[in-house]
Amino acid sequence: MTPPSISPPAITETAITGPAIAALACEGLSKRYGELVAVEDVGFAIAPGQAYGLLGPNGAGKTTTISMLVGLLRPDAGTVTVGGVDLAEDPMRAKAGIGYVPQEIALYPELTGRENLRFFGRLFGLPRREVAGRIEEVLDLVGLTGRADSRLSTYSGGMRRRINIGAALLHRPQVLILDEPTVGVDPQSRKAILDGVERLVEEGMALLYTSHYMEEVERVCDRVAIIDHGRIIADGTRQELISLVGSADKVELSLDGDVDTALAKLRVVEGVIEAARTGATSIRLITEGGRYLLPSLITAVDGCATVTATQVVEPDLEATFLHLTGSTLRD
Ligand SMILES: Nc1ncnc2c1ncn2[C@@H]1O[C@H](COP(=O)(O)OP(=O)(O)OP(=O)(O)O)[C@@H](O)[C@H]1O
Repeated sequence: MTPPSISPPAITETAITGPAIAALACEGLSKRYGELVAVEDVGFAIAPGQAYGLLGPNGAGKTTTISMLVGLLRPDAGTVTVGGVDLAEDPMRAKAGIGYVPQEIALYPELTGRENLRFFGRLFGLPRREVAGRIEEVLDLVGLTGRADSRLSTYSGGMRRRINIGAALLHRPQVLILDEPTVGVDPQSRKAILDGVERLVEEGMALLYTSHYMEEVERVCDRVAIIDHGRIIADGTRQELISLVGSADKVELSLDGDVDTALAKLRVVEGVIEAARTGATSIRLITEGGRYLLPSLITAVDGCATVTATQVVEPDLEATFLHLTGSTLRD
């Protein structure tokens, strides 16, 4: 299938400053495992303060893509740059700009949250006098200041995940990469993670966020790439992606009066594509225009029926995903 070409440049150029340097960019990334094409020709750029979502079902190639971005896996083809620094040419400097939170990370259960962070701070080579202050900042960001001196063994899975995120932020990376950060975490931790991530992006951090939870990607990300069978099949803002499904909205009307006559009148209203009775007092319409058409619909049935309730169902990312891939995300 030819990917829909709806991608405006990911980074806006301004006449005064020129093109912004992407915090993270990749081009032509590809990886095969024998016959299996795990990732093919993946490319995108994330500007500072931009949140980019990689949305795809299990096995789509998200983790393989991330492993190449963070230098854990060598691509068969393609390039990665972090703040303009080529990962293959200068891996140390490029990796210093990345904060990566994998799905699993080894933490020390007998140490407290703060002690675990101190361990990672030293591991990253942070100057000793900076570590303590930085730890307080990241504890605050992930909402664990009050529990910082409890042992990890007393933390929930979600609280451990928050320590992972804190550890990835200690060295002030340009881009934070989160691989399914809310899988298996409790609602309180999920909220703390999403709130913290939004705050970071507002402060100018670039974010790469992978998930198969549509609602999280819709909430957190400015741009979304839909990845399936290793390829980005569409990329754009939420609205651009949704428009791929077409602008047809479903409108449900409840009516009081002569429903058959109302149906005949509704069928000829401009913008109505399809209309059908769905019950004794209800009609479903497929329309171009959705809620903006409601006044015309109400006027059209005037004289034979009264509209007692309306509901407009607009397409969302879930519908887009289904439209593009033929499967639901949780397949
Ligand atoms: N080391 C490997 N050897 C062989 N095949 C692999 C290897 N790693 C991944 N794959 C395959 O590559 C494809 C992409 O896997 P990947 O883990 O990147 O997907 P994903 O989108 O991250 O899914 P998940 O959310 O399940 O991790 C899958 O078909 C997977 O089975």
